Amino acid sequence: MAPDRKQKKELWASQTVPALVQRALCKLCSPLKKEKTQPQQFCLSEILARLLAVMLVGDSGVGKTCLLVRFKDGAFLAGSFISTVGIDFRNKVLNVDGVKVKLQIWDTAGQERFRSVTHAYYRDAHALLLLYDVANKASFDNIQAWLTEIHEYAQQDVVLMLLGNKADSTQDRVVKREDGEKLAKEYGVPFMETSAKSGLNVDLAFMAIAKELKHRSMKLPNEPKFKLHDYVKKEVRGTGCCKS
Ligand SMILES: Nc1nc2c(ncn2[C@@H]2O[C@H](COP(=O)(O)OP(=O)(O)OP(=O)(O)O)[C@@H](O)[C@H]2O)c(=O)[nH]1
Repeated sequence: MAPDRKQKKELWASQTVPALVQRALCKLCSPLKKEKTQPQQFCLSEILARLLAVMLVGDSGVGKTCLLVRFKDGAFLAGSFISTVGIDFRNKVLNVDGVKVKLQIWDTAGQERFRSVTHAYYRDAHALLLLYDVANKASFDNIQAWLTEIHEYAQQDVVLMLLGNKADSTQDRVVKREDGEKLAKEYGVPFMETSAKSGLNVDLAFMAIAKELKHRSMKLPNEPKFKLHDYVKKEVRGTGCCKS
């Protein structure tokens, strides 16, 4: 039996605000849903509800955990270096142009002995942040090997960005920003230098990823196409300043 007016009113009042908002949004974007073409395309209400997985990868010691802690808690983990064992997760909700995007960030272990663990996670990642350390040439030279691994295990349309971390290390720097830019250009991926220590470009890196995932997913009619490369180029800050 269909609920009468009073029952409908009670049902309405008993629901949480997010549930109501989600249902309204679902109605709005149901025509979009019908036109699903890509695996990563889903409707606005699903973006509000669903966790988008961002995976941090790169050699051990490049600063993956520190980057995540800086982004999540706004702090820097100085002092003794404790290597990640296997994989660790942190969630953070970002407001992307009025839409809440929930990121689940996977901090992987860079050590070789955990490689089989990280391989298992690539397939479910929506985005990858690939890090090297500007004060460690080997970590930069290994980027090519990481990219080979990414192509082997990750989804073909995964959002990928290259980050040269520890940009604050002026004295110890061995990889020039231009070299990072050149490598990124060669592989067609957006690039920026970051510093978990100073906060340089940390929020920007995650925001850029979140924006790309949101735009890819929604594909609203009449909305201009989001260009990740252009956005990064416009917003990125150099090492001369310490704004996050
Ligand atoms: N100067 C400087 N040091 C950093 C920065 N980020 C991390 N570090 C230092 O680098 C060391 C390694 O950082 P982690 O974040 O633990 O490195 P990781 O990539 O997570 O390492 P694994 O867990 O082994 O894969 C720590 O001693 C940090 O304090 C940075 O932006 N600048």
